[in-house]
Amino acid sequence: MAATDSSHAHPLLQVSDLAKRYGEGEARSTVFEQVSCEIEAGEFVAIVGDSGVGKSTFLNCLAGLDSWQQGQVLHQGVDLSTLDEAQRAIWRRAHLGFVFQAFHVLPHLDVAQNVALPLMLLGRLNADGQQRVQQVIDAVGLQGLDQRLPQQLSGGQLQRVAIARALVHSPPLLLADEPTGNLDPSTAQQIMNLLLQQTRDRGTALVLVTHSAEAARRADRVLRLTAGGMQAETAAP
Ligand SMILES: Nc1ncnc2c1ncn2[C@@H]1O[C@H](COP(=O)(O)OP(=O)(O)OP(=O)(O)O)[C@@H](O)[C@H]1O
Repeated sequence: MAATDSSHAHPLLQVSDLAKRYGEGEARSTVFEQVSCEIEAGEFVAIVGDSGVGKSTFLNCLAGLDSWQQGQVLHQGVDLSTLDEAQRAIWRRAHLGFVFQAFHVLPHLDVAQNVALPLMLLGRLNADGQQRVQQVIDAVGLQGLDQRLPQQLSGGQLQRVAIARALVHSPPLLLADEPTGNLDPSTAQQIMNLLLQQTRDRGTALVLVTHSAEAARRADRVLRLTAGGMQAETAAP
């Protein structure tokens, strides 16, 4: 019976034969090609690879923030290349959370306003939405700091704001690009713990780009991006 249930017909994310190139003719350079992978709902997958191999570019392709020259990115069966710019923006709002190394918290909005932003853009900032904002702020350990401006927060606190904002609308997928790269080792560990706990609690799939072997070790699977494709990394002995 389960095989006929359409909600299980597609993986959460399916990437087939993706290629990213810059330039034309003689000047053409390939960042990566023949990249394929699947991510299931609720999975935590770490993506590792040499510096400059295109990990951030790949993550941006998954979010439909960057374009590609060949292949497909399907989210629950929806082919991102069939959506125009405006449709992608609307799709992104509903289906994704994104956390960056440089936090990307809006400087003129306070903590609660930053966290509320996705719900506001989705037209869901009603009484339930406001309550949800408060719950998420508490869940990431920022209780009492709702009205602080970003300039009054530490790096670790700023990343907590970014995580709360990425999860407030309960997206099925969270993309994180080196989210602990700007933090000291002890804060980085706290933020990784928080990211994992919050995504696991909600059944959110997490795709994490990282240079940290320690962070990658905690993933369900580790994938290595190379210029010629994506390979499953086997666990160290
Ligand atoms: N406009 C462009 N023209 C040509 N090449 C470009 C352009 N923009 C980016 N690149 C190249 O794309 C590659 C991928 O960059 P990206 O930042 O995605 O790599 P990364 O694996 O995330 O690197 P890091 O681990 O150092 O953050 C780089 O080698 C970069 O030089």
